[in-house]
Amino acid sequence: MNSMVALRTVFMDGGCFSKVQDKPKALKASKKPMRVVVVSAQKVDKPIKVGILGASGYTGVELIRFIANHPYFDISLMTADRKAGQSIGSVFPHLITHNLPDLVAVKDADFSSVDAVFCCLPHGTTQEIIKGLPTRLKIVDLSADFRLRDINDYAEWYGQPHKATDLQQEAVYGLTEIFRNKIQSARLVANPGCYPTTILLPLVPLLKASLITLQNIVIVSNSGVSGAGRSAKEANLYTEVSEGIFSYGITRHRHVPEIEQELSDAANSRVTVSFTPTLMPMSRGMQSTINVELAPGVSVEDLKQHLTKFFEKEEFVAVLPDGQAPHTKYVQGSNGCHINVFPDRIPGRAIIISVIDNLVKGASGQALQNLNLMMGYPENTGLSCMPLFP
Ligand SMILES: NC(=O)C1=CN([C@@H]2O[C@H](COP(=O)(O)OP(=O)(O)OC[C@H]3O[C@@H](n4cnc5c(N)ncnc54)[C@H](OP(=O)(O)O)[C@@H]3O)[C@@H](O)[C@H]2O)C=CC1
Ligand SMILES: CC(=O)N[C@@H](CCC(=O)OP(=O)(O)O)C(=O)O
Repeated sequence: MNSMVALRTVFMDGGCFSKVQDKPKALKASKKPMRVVVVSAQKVDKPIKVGILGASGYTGVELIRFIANHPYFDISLMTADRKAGQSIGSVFPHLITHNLPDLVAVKDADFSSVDAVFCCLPHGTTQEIIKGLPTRLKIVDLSADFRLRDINDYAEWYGQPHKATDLQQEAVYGLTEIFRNKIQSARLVANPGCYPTTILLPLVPLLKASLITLQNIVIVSNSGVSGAGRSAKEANLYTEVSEGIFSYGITRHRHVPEIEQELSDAANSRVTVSFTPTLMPMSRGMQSTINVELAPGVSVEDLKQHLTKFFEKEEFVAVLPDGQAPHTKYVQGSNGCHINVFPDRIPGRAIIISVIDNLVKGASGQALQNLNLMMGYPENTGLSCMPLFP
């Protein structure tokens, strides 16, 4: 095996399986649609150097987990704020035996040998930090800072004017299955929020095909507590979130403009949604129940068939068999999104249910999928691990 590319892959092409030992070039050369499943990997001799800004948080540590098994990327820089100066093993004891750089403050970070960064910082802080980074870096930002194109929307929903409006205009929205062509050539990708990911994956294809109406989209979403990040907050104490559920941000959650922006683009017309997020007493996982009105002459079966066809070649998105309810347990720890469509008892309406792991497809997994594309690698590299079950 070529030592520069010590990776074994299994190609699934037209139902045949064959072992291949020469990748990205082989992949790029092929015109046929194929799924590639990485079955084992070791680092190439000169991996791409990746920095994780905010490595001491939940999305940061999830990136560490995936990049550890990534053949082409290596972590050379990790930052933190309060935890700057600490080793990764002291911040995350489960990583104590892993050889990783110590955490440094962003102001002390040396980007000279870094090729790409994941930015896992709180929104607001992020735009100022990204503004100061070398322009040669490829960046995937996991925060909300570059997702809204309209600067007025940003100011309205985030309560402050944007401080890097040029970058806001440059950023490509990173919903991979929909925008992979644009992502491939982007320098700055705005990774979608976790709630929007569950909602947009099923609704964008349906609106593009005019199979549902633009009005009367009612969404109730449920999130695991890790969606709120690792920093201590009274509202996220065990005593507050265990053995009970509550909704928050009702009619005013900051993901509303992000969801409406992308749905309106897909429909080529203004779409408004009713969106109610709810916090569930679980660590990870996200489920959205989306109630839609069928366009005239369209059946629930039409929605199901369209989504099945749309996602049939996707490794990470599955439309489930009829009647099977998507379950957060079946995507936990993986980059998967499971979707299903059900007839509502109200004639002319359908219920779509979609689940992801908020930390993976809703954040770090999708971010890695995007950086793979930006660097010219198969987008599933390092991401084909099975979900954790039970
Ligand atoms: N959690 C989730 O499911 C999802 C999160 N996101 C978004 O991704 C981003 C990261 O989220 P998450 O990992 O959950 O957040 P965490 O709160 O778990 O981690 C935040 C990280 O940013 C660092 N940090 C905080 N403030 C500053 C600052 N002023 N300057 C530099 N570094 C700072 C923290 O360092 P220290 O630990 O030292 O304080 C920590 O490393 C957020 O914008 C979030 O909204 C997006 C999708 C899903
Ligand atoms: C449970 C919880 O608190 N979730 C977060 C959303 C997490 C997320 O996706 O936030 P970003 O838009 O910043 O990426 C919230 O409701 O604000």
